[in-house]
Amino acid sequence: MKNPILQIQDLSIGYKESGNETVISREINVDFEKGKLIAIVGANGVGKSTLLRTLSNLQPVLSGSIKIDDQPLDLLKPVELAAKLSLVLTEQIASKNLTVSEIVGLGRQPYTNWLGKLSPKDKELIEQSLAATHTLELADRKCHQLSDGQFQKVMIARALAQETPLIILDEPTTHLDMYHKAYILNLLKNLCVEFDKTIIFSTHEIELALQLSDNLLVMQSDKVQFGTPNSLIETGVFESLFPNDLIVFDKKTASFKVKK
Ligand SMILES: Nc1ncnc2c1ncn2[C@@H]1O[C@H](COP(=O)(O)OP(=O)(O)OP(=O)(O)O)[C@@H](O)[C@H]1O
Repeated sequence: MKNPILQIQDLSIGYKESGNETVISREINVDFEKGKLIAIVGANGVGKSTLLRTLSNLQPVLSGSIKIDDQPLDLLKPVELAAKLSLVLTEQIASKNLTVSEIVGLGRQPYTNWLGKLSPKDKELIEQSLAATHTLELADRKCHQLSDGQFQKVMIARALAQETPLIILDEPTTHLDMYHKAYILNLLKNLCVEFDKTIIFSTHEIELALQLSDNLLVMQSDKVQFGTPNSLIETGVFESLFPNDLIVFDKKTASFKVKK
């Protein structure tokens, strides 16, 4: 691959508690290219969040290695990591009393001094991030006054303001209606193209991910497959993703249908 931003080798992910190791997924080998939108899909509980948390260094690898921009993830200092990777988690709602521009300003934290004073350049970047996510008119609103869709755009603006080559989002379309699910994923796609970002997100919106993302990482209990939407559809992986008593995958339309 010509331009990998993230390189994952022989990765095992899971949990270690009082000496007991629970492996959730193993033998993950994949490189993520710059400027691509990458969806992580798979059934409930298969390990999508565990993988994203591991890639973000929020939990340790069980074995294997992760390199970000050619550097081992676990050797980066927090401030170095914050300049490479920004993270949007669904439960990240602690500071909802702040205004939208204050929240987006938090994205500048890795670059400001300990007083957190914003320079003119920081302010310009905040404005650019609001503009890129179509949230400029929300700038002075408190975050608790926003709809879920508006708040999600603001969290993406914060990640943009952090100016990292890599953005990771855990289920960014949860709680959104059909239009706004497509809107957010389309926005992410545009940001990849416009700003050469690599954006990795987990989702249950497989049909939208097949239409909008460049690559998918499909997680199953016994294996993980990576590829373009079309190459993965050809492998038949979506037919085996869920029990087939109720829904079936239709290759022609790249969509799931309820069995009648
Ligand atoms: N802190 C933890 N300690 C031990 N096991 C955990 C912990 N957190 C999650 N798990 C287990 O790890 C597995 C993967 O969970 P994870 O949340 O990564 O799945 P997911 O694919 O994101 O699921 P969903 O689609 O439902 O959000 C599950 O079996 C879950 O019970």
